[in-house]
Amino acid sequence: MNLRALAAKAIFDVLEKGVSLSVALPEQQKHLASGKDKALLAELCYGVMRTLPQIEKRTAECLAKPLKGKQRIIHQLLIVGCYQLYFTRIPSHAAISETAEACRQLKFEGMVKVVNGVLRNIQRQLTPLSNESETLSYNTPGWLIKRLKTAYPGNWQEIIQQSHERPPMWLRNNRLSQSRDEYLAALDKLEIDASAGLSDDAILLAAPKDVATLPLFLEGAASVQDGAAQWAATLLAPQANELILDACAAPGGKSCHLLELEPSIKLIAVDFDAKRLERVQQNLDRLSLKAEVIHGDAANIDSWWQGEQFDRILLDAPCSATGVIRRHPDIKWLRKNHDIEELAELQRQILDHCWKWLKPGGTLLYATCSILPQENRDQISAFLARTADAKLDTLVQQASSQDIGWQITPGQHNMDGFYYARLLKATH
Ligand SMILES: C[S@@+](CC[C@H](N)C(=O)[O-])C[C@H]1O[C@@H](n2cnc3c(N)ncnc32)[C@H](O)[C@@H]1O
Repeated sequence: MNLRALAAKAIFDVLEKGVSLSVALPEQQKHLASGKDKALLAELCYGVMRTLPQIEKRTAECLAKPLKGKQRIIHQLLIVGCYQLYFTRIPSHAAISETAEACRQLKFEGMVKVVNGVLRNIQRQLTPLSNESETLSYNTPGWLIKRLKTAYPGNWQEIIQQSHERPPMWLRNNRLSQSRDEYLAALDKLEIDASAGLSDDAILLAAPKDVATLPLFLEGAASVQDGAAQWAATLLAPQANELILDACAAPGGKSCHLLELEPSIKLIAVDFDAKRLERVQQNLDRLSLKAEVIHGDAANIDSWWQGEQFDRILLDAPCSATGVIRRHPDIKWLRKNHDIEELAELQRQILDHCWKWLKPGGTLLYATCSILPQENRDQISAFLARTADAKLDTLVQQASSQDIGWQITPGQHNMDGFYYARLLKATH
């Protein structure tokens, strides 16, 4: 099927059905044979998600009346067309004719003229895109702008701008296979430009690469993981032979890193989502690592665990993912304002319950890929206020010792937005 038609279908699934782009896109990529076409399809879908309000507004200006009901797919197709004209180097005649052909293939023969007409109109007048409201000028929903302004009065615009940059590709060197310096040397030999990141195993690639072209990737010499996410295992600091719970483990990136750091630990990797849990096992297998993988609820550990309390717990909590919008721009449209309070309540329940399962003297690392204080700083300060045997361990990475935890904002040291708080349980 025509690539623009596939793009319209993937975007339809995200915007009309609430499916995440990381699920909707591969479904459509299956229909394409070449890597180049798959990459173009991804570029169109990601680009539309980044710039949605502006291109929807521009398209609406050229349409006599909004497309509703069954015709919504043609609405999505038109915004794919508009995105090509404004943001890609695809020659406009090719963008228009391919998009019109997609309309035919989507079985809307009667609308080919409309698609042609709207896109020709846009092409004739590539007027500056509207910035008459904040949502339009920042291509971000108003509720999120409002929350960011409150949380980051001095740098909210920079955070939004960073959330629209194309993210770099990070690798995690598998220290059980070779040292980071050895892996950097192997990359250099293949003329792959890379540098060491701040945490011990992190490697930043100068440009994204197909993993199959990386040295011994398929054999487990390295994994793809953002630099910020790589701090989790380091900050939890697993020690020999400890019993450790990864309470929200899927797809397993941090579980694997914990085992690479300390292979003698007994790791229990749990997740609520059975489908995502399959990926934990796949990741463990690729790296030849062993963990007990359990399908269970981190807010009800008693129902699946009869063993002793844990020495350390990693709680990488379900969150708004507002720190990773640069990787998943569809988050801007899938998340709703009221989700934040609902997520904060879920995080509170999981945190309180996991705490009961931590040994006296144990360590719990709370992590999110959110940049909103309700899920991070406020969550942890409320926890500390209600939990007598909990103490916050100051992290050297924090900007100030007065901060509650370590908030990383998107783009800081090239990393995703992330939050960490290390909590210590009293020994009595
Ligand atoms: C941020 S992701 C975890 C990423 C993972 N730690 C990694 O590094 O690959 C959050 C996970 O929490 C899981 N989750 C949500 N609610 C849960 C619950 N009540 N119990 C266990 N897992 C839960 C989700 O299915 C999701 O996989």
